[in-house]
Amino acid sequence: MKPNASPYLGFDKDARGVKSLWERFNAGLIDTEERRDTYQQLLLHEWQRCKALGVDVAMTMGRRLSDSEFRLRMQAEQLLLETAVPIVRDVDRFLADVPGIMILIDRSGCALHISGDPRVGEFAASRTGIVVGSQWDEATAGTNGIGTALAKRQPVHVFASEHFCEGWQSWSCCAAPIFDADGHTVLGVIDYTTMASDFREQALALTVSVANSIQARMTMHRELERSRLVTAFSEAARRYPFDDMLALDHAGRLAIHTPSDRCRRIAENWASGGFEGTPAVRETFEVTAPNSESRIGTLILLAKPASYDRVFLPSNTPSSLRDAVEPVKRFGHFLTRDPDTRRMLAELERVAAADVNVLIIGETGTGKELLARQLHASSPRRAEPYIAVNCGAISEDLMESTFFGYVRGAFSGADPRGRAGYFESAKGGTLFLDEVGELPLAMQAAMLRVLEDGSYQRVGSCETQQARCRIIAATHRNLEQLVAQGRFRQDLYFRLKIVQKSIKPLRERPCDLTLLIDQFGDAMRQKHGLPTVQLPPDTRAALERYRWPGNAREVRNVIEAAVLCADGAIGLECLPPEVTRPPETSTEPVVAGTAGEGLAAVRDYERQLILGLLRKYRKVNHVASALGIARSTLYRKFAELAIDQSEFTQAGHDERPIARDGIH
Ligand SMILES: Nc1ncnc2c1ncn2[C@@H]1O[C@H](COP(=O)(O)OP(=O)(O)OP(=O)(O)O)[C@@H](O)[C@H]1O
Repeated sequence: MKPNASPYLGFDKDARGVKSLWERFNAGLIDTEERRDTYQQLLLHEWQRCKALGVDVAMTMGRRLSDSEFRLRMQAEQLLLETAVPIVRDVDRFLADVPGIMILIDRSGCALHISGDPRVGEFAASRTGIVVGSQWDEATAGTNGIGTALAKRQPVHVFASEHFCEGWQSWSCCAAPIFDADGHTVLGVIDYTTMASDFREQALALTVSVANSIQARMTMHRELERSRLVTAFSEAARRYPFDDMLALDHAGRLAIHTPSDRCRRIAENWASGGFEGTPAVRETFEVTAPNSESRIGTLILLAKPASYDRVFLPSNTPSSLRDAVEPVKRFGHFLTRDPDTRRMLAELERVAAADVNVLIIGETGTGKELLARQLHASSPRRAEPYIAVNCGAISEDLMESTFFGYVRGAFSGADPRGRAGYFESAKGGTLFLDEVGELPLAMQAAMLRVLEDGSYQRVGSCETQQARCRIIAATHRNLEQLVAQGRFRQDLYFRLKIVQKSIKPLRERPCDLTLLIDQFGDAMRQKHGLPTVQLPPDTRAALERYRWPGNAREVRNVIEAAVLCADGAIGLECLPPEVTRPPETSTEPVVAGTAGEGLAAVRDYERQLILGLLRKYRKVNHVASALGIARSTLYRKFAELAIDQSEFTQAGHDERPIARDGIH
């Protein structure tokens, strides 16, 4: 491997070194202290991911779809086949003497068409099961040209022992993704496979060039499709002259709409996903290509705009346009409509059962702990303890004893009976290390030892204990940057991120905002036993316009306070000033706010909310019950937010703060 070359694209592959790395990886002999170059780290990361996905390293034959499944794939990908196969055949004529095969794969990783040298084709089919209808995505077949190009969305060259499964290691696979006209959506992959000994340096360039040609021709087809969609839309508009109608293209993007105010508003908000109410769908029509089943798009006829004032009532919700194009995905209590986040949840669902460490990255309030809990609840350890620890909240002196426990007499001031640490308490279950980026370096070294072989000692004892818990870690920090600055151990980082997932902040998935507003509105209404609370359009619009630096947690807090303040309907006065401030005068940064800014905004809002309730009720008990929290928690909030409650409460009432020890 050339220094600094991209590990996916290089040709000088260190085949022998990789084979030895692969063997040590599979024998569980990888030494985390060993220095490795980026290429080796990347391969290890790839293989760890495949292991976490449960891919069988000893697999020798590709998985084949049933005939009916394959028929459905072929039907769905007719346009891709019609476009790509003639191009592939053209290229084939120039490769007559080259011992290799060219494979066209769909977006799911299924081989649709294979051409090239028939001897290589037969050999590949009998030795590895590379036949039409076989499945090569990474979750099925591990690191391989096709699956890795799909997963990485870039051209790749996977050579010999770089393959995760030993069965594919005599082969060399160059593959390039085919993108749709939007330059983003992956439609499929072109792969050129040879025996490793027959590999030619031009193979990767060849796949990129074939993929580009297919892409260019697909773009022309899309133009044609668009004009067919416009024709279908005009015909439907003649049949329904008094109705509002939208046309979505094959990928669910809004392509055309009736020139009414309502449709214009929907179109303006379509890209950002912020709707003023959710228009109800009356009917949908599929538009297909002539003489084929290939779907060009969908026409959506909207119901008459009778009443769009949404209420916080989940029942009787009409089938919504949104649901038609962006279904809601749930992972426990975590909800999303965002396509990337839906994909992430589906991956987490699969990873939940595998006993591997998971690292969750995301700004404050994005739902990291919610996902960690659900990973535990979906794992075979669900009946065992789940222990969540905020690493940033433990003082450095007490770190070791808190995590590993101590024996009696270990240090002055300790519990005379000794105490179990978090690793012991989480035995058999899951230990959630929240804010793992805050661990001091000394503790990182101790933590690494436990993650490597499970062994640790209680403070003051020489007896070795075995940790038997799964680790899920989370942080809002950029750990790679901390590693580069020497503030976080790289070996620990690699141990933690066997599977790593990032949660997008709410501002990058605006379609989730409406969902969360309704979800929290309903939950808070039920929590406080309130009847229906209406959300007028101007209040909803203000909520949807705001950038939410504190993410889902901030939405929940604002909605809770608003539901409590509402008198039948949530007026704008029930929202905090920064939410109702017009966007042009907003002090909120337009792009990403940092987690620190987010926290400051949340704290500021919490302070305003508590002050408002103190003014209203003048009794700590009442404020605590209005917020649905314990009195002790409220006293802690007073201290944290520098609120002097005595200014508001009358003397003589039972408003004495409870002893500090009682605060939790
Ligand atoms: N997608 C979601 N769907 C429903 N509720 C959510 C979602 N995301 C977050 N929440 C809710 O938002 C609140 C904050 O979530 P959580 O505590 O998991 O965030 P976090 O990222 O762990 O925050 P921190 O970094 O501050 O620890 C919780 O009440 C959680 O239930």
